[in-house]
Amino acid sequence: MKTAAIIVAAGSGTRAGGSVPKQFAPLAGRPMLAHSYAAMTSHPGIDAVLVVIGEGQEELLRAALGDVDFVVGGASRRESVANGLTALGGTERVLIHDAARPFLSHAVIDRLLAALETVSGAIPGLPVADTLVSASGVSVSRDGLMRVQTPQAFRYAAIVEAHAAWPADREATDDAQMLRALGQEVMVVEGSAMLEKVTHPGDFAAAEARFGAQMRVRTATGYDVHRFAEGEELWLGGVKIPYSRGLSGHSDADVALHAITDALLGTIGAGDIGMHFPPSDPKWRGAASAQFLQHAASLVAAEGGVIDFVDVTIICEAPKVGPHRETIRASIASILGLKPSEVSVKATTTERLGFTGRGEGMAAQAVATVRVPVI
Ligand SMILES: Nc1ccn([C@@H]2O[C@H](COP(=O)(O)OP(=O)(O)OP(=O)(O)O)[C@@H](O)[C@H]2O)c(=O)n1
Ligand SMILES: C[C@](O)(CO)[C@H](O)COP(=O)(O)O
Repeated sequence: MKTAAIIVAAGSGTRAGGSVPKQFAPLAGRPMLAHSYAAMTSHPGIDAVLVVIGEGQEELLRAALGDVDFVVGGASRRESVANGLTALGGTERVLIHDAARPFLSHAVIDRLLAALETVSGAIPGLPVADTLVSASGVSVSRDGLMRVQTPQAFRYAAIVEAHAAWPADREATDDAQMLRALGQEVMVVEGSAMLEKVTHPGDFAAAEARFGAQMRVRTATGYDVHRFAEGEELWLGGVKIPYSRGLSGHSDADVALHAITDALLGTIGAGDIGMHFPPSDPKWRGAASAQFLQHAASLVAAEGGVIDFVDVTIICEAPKVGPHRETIRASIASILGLKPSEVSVKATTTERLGFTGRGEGMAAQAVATVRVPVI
């Protein structure tokens, strides 16, 4: 069954304040919106993801996610969702999610999609733990009350009908209530404390703390070797190094980037560079290795991971790496979207021992440290 996701990110974040609307503000190492976008795009059951942004937020979106599918929303959340539903054109199931709820797990998505097997609408909810009282001081029973979260999952045709039937002059605080207004059942599945909405300035610190608690550090190594050859260019860390010889290989033979690529792939158990870019495939002949590294980084991001640090040691007798160290460091940082201080480049000789000592080739070894969510 075809399933799409809409992430509504068209709000102005007035209550949260800040220099940019909260969904574009940094949270746990990247823009808030990027977290739920990665969770949606990496879920095997979701075929398409559409982001709804506010007018004039195109640049913020591009900076946060690059070129992704989007549509402009409306003055209220309800109108933004309606614009998203219209832009989708058609699908069988749709998940509607607030960008302001960043830490979405695949487990919640799985529960929602399973519920849609039997009902037209499903929402995540958590029981109310606090005592409730009205503004005038009247106690309200919390029995049977739930705090409702997003994503909210629907049969597409049903939620489109519900939006169309809802009076234009009335606001709805979520989409499920519109489906209930048509007399349809909405199932509540178990929500997640990680899905709390970021609404006020203090919520950012609380969200950072929750994120820290759900992330696990993973470290992995990578190693690569290439042979020196006459008439080849020498590429190290995405930088062309002036030298009498270069490294030979199927791609540009950038031994440093290959080692880092393998280290990153290792952090998520995604095999090695040869598996993703086989030397037998002519399309990688002479390819710039930056694209291999970017691919590995995008796989880490798709798992909701954050790259914390990358360290590479280049092993050769010559040329001297020291004069190029900072350029190489800046280049690797730029390929990975990191700060130069999050990248380390070192070099060593092997005291004229072995193949590197004899100047037959160059080696590189790398260590990558990432944080990935436990989902
Ligand atoms: N016109 C709107 C208003 C809200 N939203 C989105 O709906 C979600 C929930 O809304 P809320 O947390 O209230 O966000 P804001 O409206 O931005 O916050 P505020 O009310 O403080 O301005 C957010 O992801 C927000 O971007 C939207 O897409 N279009
Ligand atoms: C949709 C929602 O997140 C469900 O709890 C919530 O109602 C959004 O409310 P807001 O006032 O638009 O933040």
